[in-house]
Amino acid sequence: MIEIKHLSKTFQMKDGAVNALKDIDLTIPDGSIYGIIGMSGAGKSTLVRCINLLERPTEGSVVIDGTAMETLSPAALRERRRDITMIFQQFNLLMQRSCLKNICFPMELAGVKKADAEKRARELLEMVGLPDKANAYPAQLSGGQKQRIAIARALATNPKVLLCDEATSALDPNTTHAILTLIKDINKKLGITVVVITHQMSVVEEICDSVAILDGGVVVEQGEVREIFANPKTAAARRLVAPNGGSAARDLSSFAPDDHVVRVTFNGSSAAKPLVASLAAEKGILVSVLSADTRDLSGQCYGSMLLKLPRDTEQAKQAAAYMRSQNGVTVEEVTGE
Ligand SMILES: Nc1ncnc2c1ncn2[C@@H]1O[C@H](COP(=O)(O)OP(=O)(O)OP(=O)(O)O)[C@@H](O)[C@H]1O
Repeated sequence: MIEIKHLSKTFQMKDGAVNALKDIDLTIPDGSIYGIIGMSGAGKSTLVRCINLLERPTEGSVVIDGTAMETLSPAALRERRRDITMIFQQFNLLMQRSCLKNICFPMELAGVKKADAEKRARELLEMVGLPDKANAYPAQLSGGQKQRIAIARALATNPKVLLCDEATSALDPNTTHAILTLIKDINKKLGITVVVITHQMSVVEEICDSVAILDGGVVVEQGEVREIFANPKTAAARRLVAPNGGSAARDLSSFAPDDHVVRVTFNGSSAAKPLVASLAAEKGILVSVLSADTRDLSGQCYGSMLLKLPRDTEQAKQAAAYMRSQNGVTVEEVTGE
């Protein structure tokens, strides 16, 4: 278990102090996939670097399996870091070494015999789906393949924790999906705790069990992904869950005063029953979708839509009543009435 206790990090700069992290309290359970999400500058990288003490906290403590990391001697810390490995957005592979030798590198540092290291490296190449790339060099690989090699290297020392710092941010959506699937498989198969640092809600959505939202160096919300999606309490969470939410509302002045425009919020309604289509099929009422920012999370729908209802008041009322009667749906009139 990783316990981050009252952790603060201040960088002293010539022109003043930067408070990158302020009084962070987080508990990351063993075997979980835990997301830490925030906008650029929120403090994500600083936090992840504090977890493995690449950065020393100014205050507070990082306790991993009962050991306060900041109390370890440099030698003990080096030893401990083999349990907490990391992958990065830019892969950080050694370009002059083959893939096999890249994966062997941390084992060399740990004093593992060459033959044993190579055997393990080949097993890891198999695990990440690149058994034929042992002798290839990083420059000969695609981004997704480079990240697979980086994952194999990170697993070489049998870590307990894998820290992923924007590990898929340089990859296209399909490759991102493939890498996230691999990380999820590794988490399941090996029971490794995974900490995912990202600015993309879609990444959290796809693999994380729990998430902490970081904003301005402070954890503003934390909990199960599903709960945060269902009920984002802070502006920072709402920005991440529905980045376009409300943007269409700013254009409302362009509608006629008798237009009926409603904001429909989905709070865990069934994604299997598309609302606009079922309104048309069951009631014969057609509405226009002005904007939509919804997500399907394990078959449940979250987010909001801006809908223009028919001009006919009776039909508009019927449409609103129909939508209100659905589970997990709230309807709010934004013009008309
Ligand atoms: N070594 C450093 N020296 C001074 N200030 C720093 C240092 N590292 C980070 N900061 C500052 O701390 C704050 C948080 O930065 P950090 O890189 O952790 O954010 P982030 O959420 O990872 O952002 P991004 O997604 O853009 O990488 C920023 O204001 C940044 O300028």
